[in-house]
Amino acid sequence: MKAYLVFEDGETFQGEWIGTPKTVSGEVVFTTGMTGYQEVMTDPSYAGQIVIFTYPMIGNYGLVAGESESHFPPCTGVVMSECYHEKELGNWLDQHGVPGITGVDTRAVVKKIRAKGAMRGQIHSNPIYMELREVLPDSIQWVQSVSVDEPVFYKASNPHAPHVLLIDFGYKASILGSLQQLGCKVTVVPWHWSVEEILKLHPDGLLFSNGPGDPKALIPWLEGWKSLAMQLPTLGICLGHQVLAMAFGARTKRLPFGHRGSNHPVRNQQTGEVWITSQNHGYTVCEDSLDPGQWIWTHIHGNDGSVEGLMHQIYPVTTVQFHPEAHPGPSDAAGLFHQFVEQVMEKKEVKGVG
Ligand SMILES: NC(=O)CC[C@H](N)C(=O)O
Repeated sequence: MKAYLVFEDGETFQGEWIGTPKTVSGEVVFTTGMTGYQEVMTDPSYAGQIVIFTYPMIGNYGLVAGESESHFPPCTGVVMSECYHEKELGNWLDQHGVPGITGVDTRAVVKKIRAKGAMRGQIHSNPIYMELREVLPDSIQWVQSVSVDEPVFYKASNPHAPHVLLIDFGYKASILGSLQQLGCKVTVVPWHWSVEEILKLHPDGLLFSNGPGDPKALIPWLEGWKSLAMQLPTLGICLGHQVLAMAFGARTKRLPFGHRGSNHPVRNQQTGEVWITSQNHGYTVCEDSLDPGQWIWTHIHGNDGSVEGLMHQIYPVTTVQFHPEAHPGPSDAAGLFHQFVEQVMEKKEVKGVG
């Protein structure tokens, strides 16, 4: 059955339906990883987006138990050149109501996005862009749709384990897993929790997660997050990086077509070391908005020179635009979790003495 990827400028690309044959709209983005389609499709940061895979064959190693980053595929739709094991992937997408298209000339689509910048599109059964009557969800609604509603507690076997609060804008399971592997007790809390609600749980450290949408939508909450980051060791990943940077005075802007893939080079500006990192973001912190009295600009993107990591001058706050938890992608940056947990342990010991 024919399906179309229709851009808001009217250009269309033809393919065949896969998953649930229903019309959806979203920002059309592309990811360049050669593997990791399952992790990408289940990454909550893709909520509201139609994801194009540049690797020509998707589905070739099936769906692997334990490799998903959330319980369902939160992306709005998927577009691929060829789908192998089409039944398995198609049925799974259909079970979760996610539409997709296969047999699309993905190279041509990506060339278009690279030339014209990110734009909205639809997956549709007709080659026309439909003006939708319903109001599409905004960034806050996307975050709300993938964040927990109630706190979720993950115990540790050691009763003296450090307690990390994971502020959930749509966290990837691998972030929780990275903290648990290092022996942390973790509580995942709703993104909008107040300072008082958070401090009541007596955390030793905070991790601000990745998540969908425009970080500017979260400006009303920055003051509270700043006061928390001034009190506790804090790590921010992707959206978490963006909101913490803004909380301490920086601005964010949209990238022309984003960084999404498993091989983005990032240079540590202090040591010169280069990591190959996993990335998925459309916004970035504006370099010229970084107050040198607040932030040390630690990591820079090797391709376009954009801000990839920050460390606060005074408080133990570290933030990265890339994904140290990988999944998909290399774990060059996994040491950041060790550093963070060390800071959290130090804080816990100091508290214990006091
Ligand atoms: N993975 C993320 O946290 C993405 C952050 C933000 N939604 C962006 O696209 O830039």
